[in-house]
Amino acid sequence: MTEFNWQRAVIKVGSALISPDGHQCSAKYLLAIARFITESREQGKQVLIVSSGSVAAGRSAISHNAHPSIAEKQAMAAVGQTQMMANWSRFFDFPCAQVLLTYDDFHDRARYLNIKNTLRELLNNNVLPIVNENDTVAVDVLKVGDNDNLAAYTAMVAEADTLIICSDIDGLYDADPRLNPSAELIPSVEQIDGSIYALAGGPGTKVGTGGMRTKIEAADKCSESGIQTLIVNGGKGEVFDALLDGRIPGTRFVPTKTPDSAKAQWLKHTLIATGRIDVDQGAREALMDTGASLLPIGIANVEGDFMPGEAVEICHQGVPFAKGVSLYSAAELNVIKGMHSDDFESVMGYSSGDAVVHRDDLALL
Ligand SMILES: Nc1ncnc2c1ncn2[C@@H]1O[C@H](COP(=O)(O)OP(=O)(O)O)[C@@H](O)[C@H]1O
Ligand SMILES: N[C@@H](CCC(=O)OP(=O)(O)O)C(=O)O
Repeated sequence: MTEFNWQRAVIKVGSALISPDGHQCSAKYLLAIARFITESREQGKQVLIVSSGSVAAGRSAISHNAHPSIAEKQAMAAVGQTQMMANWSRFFDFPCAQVLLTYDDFHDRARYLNIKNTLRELLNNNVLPIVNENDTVAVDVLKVGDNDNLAAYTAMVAEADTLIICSDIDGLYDADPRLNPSAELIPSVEQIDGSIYALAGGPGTKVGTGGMRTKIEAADKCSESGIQTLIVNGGKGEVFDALLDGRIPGTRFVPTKTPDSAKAQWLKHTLIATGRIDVDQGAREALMDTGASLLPIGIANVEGDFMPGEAVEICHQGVPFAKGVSLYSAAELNVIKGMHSDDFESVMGYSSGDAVVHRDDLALL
């Protein structure tokens, strides 16, 4: 069995585990998951939860027929979300944070940056982020559509190395086990192609939405970003004992890249630089030799008309040596360049943090 190594994980918990009876929150399956999270944190690892269950939890509060409308489901989610958060919170002695996101939040540069910065702050402060789709504002065309894909986007923005999808089934089988009792579990998937997608059927319960297909889509996205994905049975306590023991009890999707190489590739080749920042010799050395973030004090000159979240080339005497994501606009940098981080808040009236380009968002060329 492959050894399970990880440092930062997103744990996705499906509706079937939050609300096994389909109309209220239950603690039944969450205790083992919560214990896994607490013990992992005690070992110095970082965890985020992506939790479904708000629609199921709020179901009995909203009148509906057999097929609730979108508005009815959105109203159920609004009721159920607080119950779902309260249900999780009682398992932890540390604070939990509610984070509600939609698909378009991940595709808007400024919002993406804010999500990333918020999650980073929460993790730095040992708070447990609990993410769900913001069902009130999600509309069909913009909807992530299911929390499996939401969990993949969350893993990417949080720079997790692992996504653990907890479902009501042991992992990916070579056929839908509810329809085919002789289906066999696939312990490891090296390459996600059409033949893997062809194995997936729809959801197993009336509260689940995506079935196996959306789990494979999530694994596909993560794999490309260097993130390993596990599908495990979150309804079995022994699964979490195995994970704590460094064993993988379900299906593991092997990433096709390392997170560092995926990120470096994204920064160097995918992002298009829309501006240039020229830095002094001291800043160049700090970035090249000590792995520091770029601070405004080292900036000599700014070219271009970029906004926060856009990529910039970082140069010394006109020669590019790094590329990264600027947390400030060109206009802001023209005001704060050369200043101590302590001073620019008084000049601008606000601060988006000390770093202009955070080390995590910077690649040396
Ligand atoms: N090839 C397959 N392997 C395993 N499960 C499958 C497969 N195809 C379809 N399924 C179904 O997917 C279900 C899990 O998805 P879903 O009901 O959406 O759960 P969740 O609430 O955990 O997201 C399983 O219960 C199973 O019936
Ligand atoms: N935002 C919805 C997510 C529904 C959903 O994706 O459910 P699941 O397939 O069980 O993960 C909710 O909280 O009910």
